[in-house]
Amino acid sequence: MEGVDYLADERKKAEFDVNEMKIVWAGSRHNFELSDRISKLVANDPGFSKEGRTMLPRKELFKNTLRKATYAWKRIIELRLSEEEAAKLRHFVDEPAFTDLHWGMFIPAIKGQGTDEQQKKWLPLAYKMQIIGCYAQTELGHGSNVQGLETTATFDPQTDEFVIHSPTLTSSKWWPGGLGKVSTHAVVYARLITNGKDYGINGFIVQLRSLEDHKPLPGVTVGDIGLKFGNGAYNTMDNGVLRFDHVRIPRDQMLMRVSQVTREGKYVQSDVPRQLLYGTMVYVRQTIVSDASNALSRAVCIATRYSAVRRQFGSQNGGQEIQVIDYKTQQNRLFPLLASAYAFRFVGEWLKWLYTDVTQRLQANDFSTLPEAHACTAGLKSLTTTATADGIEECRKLCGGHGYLCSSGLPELFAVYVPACTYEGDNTVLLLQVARFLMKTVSQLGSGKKPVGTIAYMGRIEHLMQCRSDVKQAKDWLKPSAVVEAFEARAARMSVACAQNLSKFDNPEEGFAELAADLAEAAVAHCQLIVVSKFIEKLQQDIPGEGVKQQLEVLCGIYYLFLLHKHQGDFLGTGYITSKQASLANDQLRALYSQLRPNAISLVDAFNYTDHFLDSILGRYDGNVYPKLYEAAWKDPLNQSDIADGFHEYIRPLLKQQLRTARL
Ligand SMILES: CC/C=C\C/C=C\C/C=C\C/C=C\CC/C=C/C(=O)SCCNC(=O)CCNC(=O)[C@H](O)C(C)(C)COP(=O)(O)OP(=O)(O)OC[C@H]1O[C@@H](n2cnc3c(N)ncnc32)[C@H](O)[C@@H]1OP(=O)(O)O
Ligand SMILES: Cc1cc2nc3c(=O)[nH]c(=O)nc-3n(C[C@H](O)[C@H](O)[C@H](O)COP(=O)(O)OP(=O)(O)OC[C@H]3O[C@@H](n4cnc5c(N)ncnc54)[C@H](O)[C@@H]3O)c2cc1C
Repeated sequence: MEGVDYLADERKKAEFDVNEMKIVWAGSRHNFELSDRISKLVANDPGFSKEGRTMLPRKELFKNTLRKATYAWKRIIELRLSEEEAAKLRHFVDEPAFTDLHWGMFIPAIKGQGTDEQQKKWLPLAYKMQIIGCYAQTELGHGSNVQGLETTATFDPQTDEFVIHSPTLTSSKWWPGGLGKVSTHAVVYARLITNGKDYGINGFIVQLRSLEDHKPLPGVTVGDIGLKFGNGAYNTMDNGVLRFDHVRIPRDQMLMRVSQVTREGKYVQSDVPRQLLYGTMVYVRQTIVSDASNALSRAVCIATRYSAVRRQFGSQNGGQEIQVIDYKTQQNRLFPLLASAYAFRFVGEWLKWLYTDVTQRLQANDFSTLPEAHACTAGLKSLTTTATADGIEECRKLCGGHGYLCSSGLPELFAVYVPACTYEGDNTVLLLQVARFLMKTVSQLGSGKKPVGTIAYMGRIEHLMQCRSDVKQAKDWLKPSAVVEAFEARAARMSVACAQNLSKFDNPEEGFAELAADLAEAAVAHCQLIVVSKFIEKLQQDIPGEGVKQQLEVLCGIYYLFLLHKHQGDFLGTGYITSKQASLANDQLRALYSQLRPNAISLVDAFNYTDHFLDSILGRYDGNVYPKLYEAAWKDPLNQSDIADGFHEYIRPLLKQQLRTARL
């Protein structure tokens, strides 16, 4: 029945102020009001309808995305939206498009690596979308190993130009989003060669297509790389292939903040670190961490609402069956994901702060926090995207068979999200960057250099190597100090064990390669410590609203106790806890599930998602799942007629043949 709230009883059980939690989730009242207003604006505009998009063939799907992205731009101009509002609108339109890369990477690359003059020339064009850009770094043969890229940019002093060239098949640019069919320009990463010397990778602004008729310019071969995972999903994006045959660009299209080439062809290195060339990746990794909580919370919202609607077993005397959310196994799979969504939200907020801080420092020529910012963005990107992709898939399974239907919203969400484990740095490769940072930190411990920020705990290494947990009863695991020390001791001990093993190798690089799996695990332990610490720090803030802080405490407890349970081997193996203390942690975890249960629906309501954004029958706000599933089935093109296309060609002859055989 329309208008009935099937989850109303669940909502009545809430022990906290949902409206205040909405503000905590959004980060501030301003953010809440912004998201609320823009998400409703998008939901109520038929131009942004999602109807039938998973059914469209690729060409129509892509054209539909072009229409939506252009319509979004039209609305942004008509409504005179600010940059912040426009970004929110693109977010709620909820369809990967070339504009993500234009705003998310092309513009930031010019801002971060261009000189003031270059920014003045290119940014106004990009802001008005008079040019459309992408980020062309990865090649067919090289993605993770950026130093191994093969595209060349050779300076020609005769004409004051760079010649951009793809010398081999493997040097073809491969993957850049927005490149395949849309971008007029790209920031291309190529080996800078001048006076016969190779100075390594640098960024160059290269025009690819005519601004008149959109044809590829002479010397440019460009196209789409083909269908990707999932139906619909990321296929709205034109990930592209690009080759250059001696394409000439003016010298001043080399992005020159980090290094320059003079009119005479002399290479000049600025006094900023070369790693700033990788700055766009640091920026995007930070945004990906913030985005992880969006994707995970969305899946969790669907699975939680459906778990309250779905009933299986246990009816007595014709009464109702049990809601599947009441099974402890369901809670043990679902509630840690709900807690993770909140944990990633808060660590994302903190990472944004860290990124802003490092950016301000860089502007003042203070490069001291760059290695930590790189390690944090790389590590947290890896941790949160892995957990989110796995979490979305778990939510699909939590919804049983119906989760496998596209109308649950979960298959598409997974297919769109899962490449986040690969793009902006393969998650294992990124963990190994964190491990390098940790090994460097451990090796410098005796040098008098005091570890600060997220590795400050290493400064207490002597204590952390020998301390033991003092937990005696289950509720002791609720003490923040007991938890932080447990995660610090585990991370420190795993890093130190790796460093000790590394020291047994004559060649450190050989040792690093041999011990890579252990190093990646040490990196995970360090990153989990960051997430746990930031959640606990968040709870030390003043959090208004009846019962809000208490609910966050429950979620925080579930987050760290679930990790402790899952990684028990680390905590026991490093000798910080006993098996009895591990078992007490599990008892406490179960108790927290019971505390969370009555609040589960309201905790996902606090995400404030519209039904349009969720795009899921199972996750509907009103819980009216079955009639809507039934209705949706009849909309499938297969059900447009009772007799299937192909009946006369295939089924009928088959039946006839069987009839003949039966008569024989
Ligand atoms: C577009 C987004 C819009 C909105 C976002 C919102 C939500 C997100 C949703 C969707 C996202 C949409 C689309 C995604 C688009 C995807 C784009 C891409 O994938 S672009 C390509 C990204 N490529 C990579 O990430 C490649 C991964 N490889 C690397 O980063 C590096 O090469 C690697 C770190 C692996 C290098 O290793 P190595 O060869 O060992 O190091 P190198 O010699 O190069 O460096 C030595 C030195 O530098 C330090 N360092 C490395 N990287 C950085 C860095 N980024 N910043 C600072 N410092 C760095 C390294 O630690 C080492 O330091 P030391 O000498 O040891 O001190
Ligand atoms: C949807 C999508 C969008 C993308 N968008 C863009 C874009 O806009 N612009 C752009 O330039 N690029 C883009 N990319 C490319 C992306 O950045 C790369 O695919 C990514 O950096 C991984 O590199 P790779 O493909 O070379 O993986 P590989 O490095 O080949 O990884 C293959 C395997 O090898 C392992 N491996 C590699 N090196 C090591 C090592 N040192 N130690 C241990 N294991 C290792 C990895 O863990 C992985 O298991 C996109 C990719 C995808 C999937």
